[in-house]
Amino acid sequence: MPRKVNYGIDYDDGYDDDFDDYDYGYDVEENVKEPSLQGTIKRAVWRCSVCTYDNDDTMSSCDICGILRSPSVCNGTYDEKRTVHGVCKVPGVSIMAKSLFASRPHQMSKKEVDSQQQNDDFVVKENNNFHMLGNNQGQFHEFHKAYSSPTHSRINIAPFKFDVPSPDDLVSNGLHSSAQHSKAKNFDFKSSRAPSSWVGKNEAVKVLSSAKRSDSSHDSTRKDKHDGIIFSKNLEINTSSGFKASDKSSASMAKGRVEDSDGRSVSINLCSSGQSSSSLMPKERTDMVEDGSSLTHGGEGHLTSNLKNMTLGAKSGNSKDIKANSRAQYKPEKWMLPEKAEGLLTQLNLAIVGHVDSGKSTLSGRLLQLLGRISQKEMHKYEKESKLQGKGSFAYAWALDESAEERERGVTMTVAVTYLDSKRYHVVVLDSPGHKDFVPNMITGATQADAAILVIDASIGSFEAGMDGTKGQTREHAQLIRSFGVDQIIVAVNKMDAVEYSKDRFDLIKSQLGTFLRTCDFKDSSVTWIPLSAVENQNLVVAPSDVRLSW
Ligand SMILES: Nc1nc2c(ncn2[C@@H]2O[C@H](COP(=O)(O)OP(=O)(O)OP(=O)(O)O)[C@@H](O)[C@H]2O)c(=O)[nH]1
Repeated sequence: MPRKVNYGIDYDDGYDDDFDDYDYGYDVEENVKEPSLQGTIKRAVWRCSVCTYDNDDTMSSCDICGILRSPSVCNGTYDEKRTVHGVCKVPGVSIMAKSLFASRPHQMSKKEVDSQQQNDDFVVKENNNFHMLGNNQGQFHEFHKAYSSPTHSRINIAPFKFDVPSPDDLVSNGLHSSAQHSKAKNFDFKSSRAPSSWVGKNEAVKVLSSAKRSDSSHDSTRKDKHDGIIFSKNLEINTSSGFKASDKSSASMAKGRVEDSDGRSVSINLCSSGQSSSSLMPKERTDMVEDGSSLTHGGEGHLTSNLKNMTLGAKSGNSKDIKANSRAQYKPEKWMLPEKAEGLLTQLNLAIVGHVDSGKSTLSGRLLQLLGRISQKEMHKYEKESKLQGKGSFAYAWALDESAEERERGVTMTVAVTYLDSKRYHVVVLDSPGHKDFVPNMITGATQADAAILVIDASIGSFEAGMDGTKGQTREHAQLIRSFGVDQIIVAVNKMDAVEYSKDRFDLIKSQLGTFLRTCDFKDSSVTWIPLSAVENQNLVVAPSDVRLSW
């Protein structure tokens, strides 16, 4: 892995003058000549938990990826500090890393977690009007479970600022102080990017604005056979196999800087702890949701309903069903509220993967909007700006694809991270790039995934392209996800509107892809199939309104 000797804090060097110091060999410590400045004194170092780079002890952030060094963390050796009984003891402090690991319950007592839930920035703000959004009718209320706090009902998302403690910092530090309490009432839904090397240190995190409405107009009372929804199948995650490749992949990613077509360096980094979040969770917390929605299509249903049934846990992790509950108006309900008694949040990393342009970002953005995570104002902004750039169809994707380059190219380049705190789960959504050039970045998310949504473009020719043996990322992503231990996936057959919601088309896709997934060692019972249209909002949060999808 790349090593470099550092001499002090250098926040804005932008790497240009750094790589000269690299030694890509593995015998650095033996062979690298310390600059005269160092003399013969062996300098103390701390290892970045994301890129594994050994930084000088004086560095407050990783000189490679810009990840902040937690003051409470890095005063010892990497191995000493990062794990406890194989569990990530100290989270990395990058936005990405913190997103993924900072609030893991094992890092704090139940009481602390419970307090955190009530105080941190990710809880719903009291007196908010989230319940007025009217979009929470659908089965994605399981997602809603992931959003609510006891006495708060409104989402209030403030822009991330680097000159104030980030929500991640608050989380990573455990309990919030009382002084932070008022601020902590805001429920922040964040969409962040993996570290600064991709987007610049000051662009690493982007915060989605609060949602004030959702455009879900479906009647929540409509509960037909689609009520099962995507997430309604019980999904269990075999944590024992979940992240076998994490360390390896992380290590490789640490040195994996790829260049896009414009020659832009794209780093690949994420937590190198190699720990599955699920593996970090107590077994007793492996059950995710409580009630169950019926499934249709033989394991198919709405996109939203299955998340609730995803379970983190050990091999024998409990899986409880979740009750689908459609409501015309959103109101946090008892089942949505954090369980004070238990007080533990289990993290569920959910990767959104699939062939390029299959609609991953659009689907993610649409869901965010439906769930009230994107305000009407923000959505209008996206629509307006995307239209101005002649990319109106990417309006929802812009919620995730936030960099100018991504928007200009209409391609996700990095893993966009959003996360939601639910009653029991800290759901981290990893919107992965689908373009083949960014597979390494996709791997970044895949290594951390506990479960995945494999998005398929149902359009004629597009599905086939994704299944192409050499060029198709559908196959590649499925294999990668599985190889990283994910054994439960939701197949979101998107763009059904483009094929007139043809059941025949869906069945064809299900048949062909299903056969392939079996070769990847996915069990049929662990795969949920959902026909949907992200753009037309069919079968996402509520039952489809289009009669053509009534089958
Ligand atoms: N007709 C139709 N088009 C869709 C649907 N979902 C997404 N699209 C379009 O598909 C295009 C690609 O959408 P994205 O969300 O950027 O796809 P992606 O998979 O995130 O793309 P990458 O991350 O770059 O691989 C956009 O023009 C979307 O408007 C859908 O349900 N129906």
